[in-house]
Amino acid sequence: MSIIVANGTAEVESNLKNILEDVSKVSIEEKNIFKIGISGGSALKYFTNAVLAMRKDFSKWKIFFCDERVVPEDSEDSTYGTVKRGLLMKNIFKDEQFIKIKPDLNASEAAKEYIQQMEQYFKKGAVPEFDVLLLGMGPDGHICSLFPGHKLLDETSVWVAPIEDSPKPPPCRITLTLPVVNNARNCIFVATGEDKADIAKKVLIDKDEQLPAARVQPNSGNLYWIVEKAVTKYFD
Ligand SMILES: O=C1O[C@H](COP(=O)(O)O)[C@@H](O)[C@H](O)[C@H]1O
Repeated sequence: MSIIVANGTAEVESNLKNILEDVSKVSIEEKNIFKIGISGGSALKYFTNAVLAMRKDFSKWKIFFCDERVVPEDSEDSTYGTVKRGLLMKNIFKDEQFIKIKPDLNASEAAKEYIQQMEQYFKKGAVPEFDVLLLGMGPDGHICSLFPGHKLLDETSVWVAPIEDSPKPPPCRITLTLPVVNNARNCIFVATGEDKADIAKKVLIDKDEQLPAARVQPNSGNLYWIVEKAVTKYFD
C-alpha cells in the first residue's frame, strides 16, 4: 500500500493525474483499452480536475461507475449526470465511452442490466479486472455504496448489487461488490478534509475491518491512498 500525503487539494489532483497517466499508458500499451471505474462524491471532483489537467488522447478510455444512484440523469445525485454536465460538455469524452445505468429501471433491474453491459468488456465467468477503481471514503468508512454493517458487504455472488436502503440518500443505488473491488489492478483512494481524519485513522492505522474502506485489500493489484495532510491528523 502506498500512502501519498498531499499538501492541499491541488496536490491531491496532481498526484491522481500522475498515477492515472502512468497506469492508463500501461493498460493501453498492453491491451489497447483502459477500463476505469469512478466514484461519486468528492472523488468525482478530483477525477474531473485531474483529467482536465491531462493533455492526452482519451479515446481508449472506458469509464464505468463504482456505484451509481438510481435517479434521473438530470438529478444532482446522478454521478453520470454530474460527469455529463462537466467533462462531456467540455468534449473530453464521448458519451459512448461511459458504461452507465439505465435510470428508468428499478435498482435490482438496473444492477442486472449493468452486469450485462460489463460482460461486453470483461471475461464472462471470471471476476472483472478493472485497470483502476477510483474510490472515495465516506465519513462512516463506506466505499462505493457498501456501508458498514450492511449485508451487501458480504455479497460475493454478483459483480454488481442493488441497494434500496442506503443509509446515505438517495436510498436506491447499484454498487460493485467487494470481490470486484479487490480484483482491480489498481485501487486509488482519494480522501480530503479534516472531517475524514478520524475515520482515516480507524481504516489506515487501526485497520478496523468492520469498515468497508479497510476491506479494500487488492488480491494482487496496487493500493494507493492519496490523502490531504489534514486527513493524517491522528496518524502519530
Ligand atoms: O455516496 C457516496 O459516497 C462516497 C463517499 O463520498 P465523499 O463525498 O464523502 O467522498 C462515494 O465514494 C460514493 O461513490 C458515493 O456514491
